[in-house]
Amino acid sequence: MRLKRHSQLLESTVKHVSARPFFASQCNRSRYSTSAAYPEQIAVLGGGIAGLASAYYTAKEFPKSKITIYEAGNDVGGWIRSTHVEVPGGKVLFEHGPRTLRPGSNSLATAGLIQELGLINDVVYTSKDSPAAQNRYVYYPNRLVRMPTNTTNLAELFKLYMTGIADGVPSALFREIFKPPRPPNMTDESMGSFIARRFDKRPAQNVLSAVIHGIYAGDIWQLSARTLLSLMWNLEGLHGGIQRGFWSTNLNSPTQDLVTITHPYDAELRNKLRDEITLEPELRKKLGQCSTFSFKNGLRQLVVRLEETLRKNNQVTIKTNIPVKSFHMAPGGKDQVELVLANNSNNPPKFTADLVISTLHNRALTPYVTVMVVNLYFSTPNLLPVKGFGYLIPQSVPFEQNPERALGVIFDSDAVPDQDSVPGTKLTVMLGGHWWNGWQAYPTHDEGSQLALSVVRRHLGINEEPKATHVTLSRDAIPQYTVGYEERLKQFAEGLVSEFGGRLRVAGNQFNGVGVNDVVTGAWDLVRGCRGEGWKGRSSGLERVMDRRKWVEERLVKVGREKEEEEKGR
Ligand SMILES: C=Cc1c2[nH]c(c1C)Cc1[nH]c(c(CCC(=O)O)c1C)Cc1[nH]c(c(C)c1CCC(=O)O)Cc1[nH]c(c(C)c1C=C)C2
Repeated sequence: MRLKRHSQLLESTVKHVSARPFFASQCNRSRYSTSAAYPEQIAVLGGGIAGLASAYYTAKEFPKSKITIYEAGNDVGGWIRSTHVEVPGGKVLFEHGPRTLRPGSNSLATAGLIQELGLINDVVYTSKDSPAAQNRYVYYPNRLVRMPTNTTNLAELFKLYMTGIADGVPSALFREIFKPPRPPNMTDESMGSFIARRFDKRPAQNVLSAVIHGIYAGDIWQLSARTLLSLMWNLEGLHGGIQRGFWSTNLNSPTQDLVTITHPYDAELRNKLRDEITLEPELRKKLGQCSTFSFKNGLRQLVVRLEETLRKNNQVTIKTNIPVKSFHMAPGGKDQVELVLANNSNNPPKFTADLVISTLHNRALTPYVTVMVVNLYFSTPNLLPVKGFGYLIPQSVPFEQNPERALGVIFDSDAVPDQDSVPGTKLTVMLGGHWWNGWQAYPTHDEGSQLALSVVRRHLGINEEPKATHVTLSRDAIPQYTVGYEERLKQFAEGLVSEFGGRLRVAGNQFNGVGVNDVVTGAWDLVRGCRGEGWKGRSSGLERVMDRRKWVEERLVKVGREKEEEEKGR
C-alpha cells in the first residue's frame, strides 16, 4: 500500500514537472535569502530509512527546529521489514527486504547510528570464516558453482573453469590489452556492452549479471557502465584500456585517486565521518571480524528504534497516511517551500517549511524494478546440499532451468545466526526484478509461493512442504541507474538548485547507492552539509555526487589533452 501511494505521488510529481525534465521552472532563485539562524520548520518527505535517518540527524543538528515527517503509507520504515512467524515448536524470523549490513568504511554512519540508538547489544554478526562468508554460489548452467575467494587454490580454479562459467575469460583478458579505446564521443553505455566490448560477452552474462541481480535485481544490458563500473570506465578513459590503466598507475601518478578511489570528495567524506563518529572499541572490533551484521529481531529493529527515538523527541512529528501531492516555492517571494498535502480532514492542506528533505522517488531520474520476496521455512534442518550465503542466478541460465525468473536464493539459516528459536531450514527466494519490466500485473502471493517452491525443488532438491511461507511484493523497490544516469542526475541537481535555491534537498537510494549503508551515509552527509549556515546555501544535497563527477571529468579532460599534446610533440 505504502509503495503504491508513493508511486502515485511520484507520478503526480513528475506531472508537476512536465514542462522541463525535472522542475517546473528553472528560474534563478538566488534572490532568496534569510536572516534566520536556523530553519524553524523542516519537512522530511518519506518515512523510509532515508527519511527517518535524515530526521534523526536534523534533530541533532538543529535542536530548536520543528521537524515533520510526511509518510504516505500506514507506517514508517519503508521496505525494511522483518516479522516473527509462529512455526511448530517456536518462532522464526522472516526478512522481507534487506537483511544484512556490510561492515567497512561505508558502514561507519550506520554503525554510529546503531551505537547512538543503544542497539549494540542486539547486533548479530556473521563471522568472516563462517560458511556464509566463505561460500557464495552462482547457479550455472544447472548446478551450484562456488565463487572463488582469496583462499581458492589453482586446483579449485581449474574445477571452476571446467564448469564453463569462466568461458572466454582468459582469452578476453589477453585481448583486452590490444583493444582500441572507446570513441571520444561515447558518454555512456550499458555494463553488458562495456564488458562485451572490452572483454567478452560471456563473463558479462555468466557472472556479472548474477552479481547485478543480487544488488540491483537489474539488467546489465540497461544499467550504466559509467556509473556502476566507474573505475574501469575511467581507466579506459584515462589510459585507453583497463589493464593498461591498472599497470600504468602508480601512487605518484596524478590520476592515482581514480584508481584508489581516494579522490578529494570521498576522502573528505571519510575524514568527516571518522572525525565525528567514534565507535566503541568492542563494536569496532566485532565489525572488523564479521562479513555481515544484522539484529536479533531483524533489520527492522533499526527502523523501529529510530521511530521510537524520534517519537520521544518533542521536536519531531511523524505524520503517516499523508501523501505530499506537490511542492513549490512559497508564493510572495518567501524563502520557504510550500507543500500541498493530500486531503485529510485532520490535516491542513498546505504546509510551509524553511527546509525540505525529500526522499521521494523521481521516476524521471531512474526507473524502478519490482521484486517478489518469498520466505520459506522447512522444519527439517540441513536440507540444503551445501552450506553458504546462497546463490545468484545469471541471465545466461537456460530458460528451462529458470522459467520462474528467479534472481537468487538466500540460505537464511546459514546467512544470519541467532534469529530463530527452532532449528530448521530457512530460505528466501527472490523473483522478478528486471525480468518483470513492463508487466502490467505480477504473480499473486499464491503463485509466488508456488514459483519459489518450484525453484527450490529443481535447484536444491527440496521436496518437503514448508511449515511457513511469506510472500511480499515490493513494487518499484530498487531504483535502476540506467545508461545516461550521470547526465540526468546533473540536470536534476541543477534544476533542484535553480528552482528551490537550496531549500529542497534530496536523499535516498536514487542517489548514492541502493544499500542501507549508502542511504544512511547520504542522509548523514546531507544534514552535515546543512550545519551552521549551510542550510542557507544553494545546495541540492547532491554536491558530493556532483563534485565528485566534476572532479573525475576534469581529470579525464586534462589527461586527454596531455595525451594529445604528447602525440603532437612526437
Ligand atoms: C531485497 C532485495 C534487495 C536486493 N538487493 C538489495 C536489496 C535490498 C540491495 C543490496 N543487496 C546487496 C547489496 C550490496 C552491498 C550491501 O549493502 O550489502 C545491496 C546494495 C547484497 C546482497 N544481496 C543479497 C543479500 C542477502 C545481500 C546482502 C545485503 C542485503 O541483505 O540486502 C541477496 C539478494 N538481494 C537481491 C536479490 C535479487 C538477491 C538474491 C539472492 C535484491
